[in-house]
Amino acid sequence: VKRSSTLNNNKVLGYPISIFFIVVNEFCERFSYYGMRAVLVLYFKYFLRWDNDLATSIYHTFVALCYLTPILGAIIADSWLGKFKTIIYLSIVYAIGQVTMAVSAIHDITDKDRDGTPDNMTFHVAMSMVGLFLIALGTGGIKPCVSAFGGDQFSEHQEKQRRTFFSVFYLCINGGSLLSTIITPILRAQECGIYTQEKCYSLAFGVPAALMVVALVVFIVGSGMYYKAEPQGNIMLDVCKCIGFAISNRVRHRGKQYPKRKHWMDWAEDRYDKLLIAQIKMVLKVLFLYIPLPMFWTLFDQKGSRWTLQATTMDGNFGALVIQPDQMQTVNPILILTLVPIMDSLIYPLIQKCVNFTPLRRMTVGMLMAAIAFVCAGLVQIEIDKTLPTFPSASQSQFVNGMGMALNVSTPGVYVGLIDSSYYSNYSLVNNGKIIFTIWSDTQACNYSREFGFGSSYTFYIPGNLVCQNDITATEDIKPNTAHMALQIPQYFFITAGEVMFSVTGLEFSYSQAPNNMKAVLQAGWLLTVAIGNFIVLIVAEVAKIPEQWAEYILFASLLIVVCVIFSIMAHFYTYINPAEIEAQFMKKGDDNDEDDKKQLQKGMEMVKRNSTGSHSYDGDDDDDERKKTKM
Ligand SMILES: N[C@@H](Cc1ccccc1)C(=O)N[C@@H](Cc1ccccc1)C(=O)O
Repeated sequence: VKRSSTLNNNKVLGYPISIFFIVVNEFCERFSYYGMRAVLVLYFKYFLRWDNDLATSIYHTFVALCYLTPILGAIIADSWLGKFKTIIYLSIVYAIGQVTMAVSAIHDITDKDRDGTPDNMTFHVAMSMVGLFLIALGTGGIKPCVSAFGGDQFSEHQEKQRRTFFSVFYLCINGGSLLSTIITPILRAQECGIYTQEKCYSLAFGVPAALMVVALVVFIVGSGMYYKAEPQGNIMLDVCKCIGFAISNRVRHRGKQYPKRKHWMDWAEDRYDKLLIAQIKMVLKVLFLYIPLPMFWTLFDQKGSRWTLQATTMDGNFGALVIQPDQMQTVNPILILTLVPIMDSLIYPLIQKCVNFTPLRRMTVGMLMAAIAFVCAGLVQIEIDKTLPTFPSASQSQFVNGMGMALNVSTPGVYVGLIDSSYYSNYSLVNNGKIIFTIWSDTQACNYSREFGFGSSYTFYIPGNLVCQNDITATEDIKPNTAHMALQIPQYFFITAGEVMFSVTGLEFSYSQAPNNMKAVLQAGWLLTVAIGNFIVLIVAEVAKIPEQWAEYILFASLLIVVCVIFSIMAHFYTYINPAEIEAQFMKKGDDNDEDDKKQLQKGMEMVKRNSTGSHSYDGDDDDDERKKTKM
């Protein structure tokens, strides 16, 4: 009752005003996270001068850490500080981490000889590792708290509004990430510096840092309007002790003389509160259902790795727009922003008219969509393989110097080098499009221009009597990529449709099925499935070692289909519950006899089973909410 009275004072169109601050906070935080992540690998490679392998491993370790730390955040929130304070404190840690990253990328700090390169790389590496650790702690720590805190702002009978909130929340995540993945690469490409002008990683990290400070300020401004649930003690410890006792008690009473109990957790009844046991049963039911879920993320997260590499072997020329391989990822948030409203307002209601499209069914279809996306990726790969030579994979060129003197060749940003007489240069990597090379010797200089296609490779012969443009002959070693990047759009469409059905629904499902004091813990459990999914990518890629990329895509699709069948069977036996209703029944009845408790539990489960069919929807009317609450 305290909770709904808090909310009643601050509502617009049936929605608590407080959620405005929460979604703006999420927008800024995701801008900060995805913006920083977008340029991270390039920072490792070009600023810290790491090789590709080291850069990739540190990048994935960082991402995995970001999804492991939610457990820590959830424990701190649920058992100690509460969600509000946890978000504030960990956001401060997060902002400090982002600022540390921005400072670590200022090359002038250690550039004593002012040649544009840092002189004490250890300093920059150490600072960026500290920064990344703080960011992982902050972003992961607040992640389960912010979504659960948003859900807390709704009363039990505002299920419809809460579902809309989770959709809007997801839109804000993608709005923020879309903007930042476009903006930070542009910032990185700028040049800045005090002594020398270099690529501006400090600005590319500085803007996300500023956005994280904005996120924190916005969240604090909303402070007076939030419903802040009190932490309820060290619930994780209680849960572990209770489960431990149930198991040991069961083992101690193995003989036939001991009557069986309905559920193995009921063996904890001798020492523990029935409410706690009921809550643990709810959480375990959901956690059990989570077991197959990492496989979805295994496929989903390959957008950033395998699919981007696939795009490097394709043609990104869209007429007026030339798309770089790593920019294809922005298709995901763009599609999310389009698909979420269409799904919510059109597709789901239409499907609901024909079949009862429960959350778990949506998630199952989401998994199938991801599998279809990988079949599409496999087909695209077969198409690419038909046209793709084995070497090289990017636009490259070399020059052969036929002149009687040494020559220099360069183009803005790329110095091909000094080529001795009758000798050849190494291959150099250039951007696609029209490239103008300047060729000069001690006595003459001239320009030579040529169009480069994605993935093409050329050798240029510089004759003895160089007058330039018309004298140089070129041989095309490798033809430009012919498979167009637009071919990737179907796979992006299916994976994103899968994400909407799986991830948006799963986020809301995890919230709705968790008891009040364990909501953040279940959100953290949900994010743990993402971390495990990322580890599976590494394991499968390492163990399977499939030489053909298309076959690897089909293998992943097949694995997900198998997992999807298992999940649909598990989902079939899942009974939707309303934790608040079950908890309320326990609290009302106090220590009534066992049979009564079980009846109440059954009643709560049946009520929610009816509600989850969609035949009944909450109207979100406050007075009605109040009446229902008071009755309880
Ligand atoms: N669609 C993603 C955001 C994204 C943006 C640009 C490139 C890739 C991804 C999204 O909505 N992410 C959510 C949910 C999520 C998804 C995967 C793993 C964990 C969480 C987010 O909260 O970041």
